[in-house]
Amino acid sequence: MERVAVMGAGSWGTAFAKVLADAGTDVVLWARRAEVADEITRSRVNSGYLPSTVLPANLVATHDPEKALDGAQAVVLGVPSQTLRVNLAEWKPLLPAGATLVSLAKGVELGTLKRMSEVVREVADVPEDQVAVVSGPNLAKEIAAEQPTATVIACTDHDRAVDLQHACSTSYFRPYTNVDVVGCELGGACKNVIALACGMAAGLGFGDNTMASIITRGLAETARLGAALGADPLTFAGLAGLGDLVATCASPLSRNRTFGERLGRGETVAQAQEAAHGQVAEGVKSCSSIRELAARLGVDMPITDGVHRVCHEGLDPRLLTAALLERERKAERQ
Ligand SMILES: NC(=O)C1=CN([C@@H]2O[C@H](COP(=O)(O)OP(=O)(O)OC[C@H]3O[C@@H](n4cnc5c(N)ncnc54)[C@H](O)[C@@H]3O)[C@@H](O)[C@H]2O)C=CC1
Ligand SMILES: O=C(CO)COP(=O)(O)O
Repeated sequence: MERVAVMGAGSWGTAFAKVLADAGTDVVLWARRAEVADEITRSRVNSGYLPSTVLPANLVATHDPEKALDGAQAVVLGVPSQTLRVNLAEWKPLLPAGATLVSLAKGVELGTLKRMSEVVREVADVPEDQVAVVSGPNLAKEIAAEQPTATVIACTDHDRAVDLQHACSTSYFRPYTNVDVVGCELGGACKNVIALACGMAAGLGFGDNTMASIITRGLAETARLGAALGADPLTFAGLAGLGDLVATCASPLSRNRTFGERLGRGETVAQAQEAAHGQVAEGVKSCSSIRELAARLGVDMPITDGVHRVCHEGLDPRLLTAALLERERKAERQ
């Protein structure tokens, strides 16, 4: 794989484009705003998202999707979950035939309740094995600073996953392959919601026992949803499950955890949104779609339900604690 297009120059799109370029792959990074592409071209910096990172010379930025997509063997989609459908529909006529379509987004679409790979397949009208996802403990700022981490490239076509693995392996970024796309995607989408709950707990002043309990029970409800959708249960013990959950729930760099912390300290959703300066906290929307998906499948997801009620029904986070602890007593594995 010699040439890759990365569509979306936010935190993760830009950091992942740098990883590809550092691995020796030629990368064209598409930015929605012309001034972002111009700044990268002029100074090799994307100051709005990764101000301390100098981007490599084999990473070219453009505001023109045609230029970005021309001749790409893989098209990496680095836009938010809830805009992916609209963005991809615009790019569809320009997609090179046979290119691997790679989703970086971690969410479940509102309304359709579809995972990102399902949205990509539907909009681009490509077979399942042409779509891959990247998911793991991948806080963009740490990766941009070349701190070591691992990730998962999931695709039902193992050979495509291996091609992509080669295209993004560096001294600080170690991708593993996995054929369980459903499990990897659910791990990435659900951990954002659980990180909101951890943030709320931190904002309320609770300590590590509380965090560990939320993380563990959050993983349990994620795995229940995964089982209902046919995921491999072991995926949730891997990088795209536990790995990403721990990183996001623990890190002050996580937008979801930070958003939750603000709510726990008593800020409103609108105030927390304003403080995010336009960056996505995907769990705020995905808590509703995941909750609806779980209800449709008869899966119990009490933490996700509680996060939805805080974010969208005005529940005070303090009352969420009581609501979770006062639930009917049960066996741990049920
Ligand atoms: N930031 C991170 O550390 C990681 C993020 N992700 C996931 O990657 C996806 C993208 O996240 P980030 O890059 O962090 O978000 P971001 O908020 O930093 O950037 C989002 C990008 O999408 C663009 N965008 C926003 N609305 C748009 C629209 N309507 N149409 C087209 N483009 C639009 C923005 O201009 C920006 O370039 C999310 O699903 C996130 O969960 C996954 C792993 C790590
Ligand atoms: O997905 C991420 C880390 O793997 C980033 O998490 P946030 O979107 O909460 O910043």
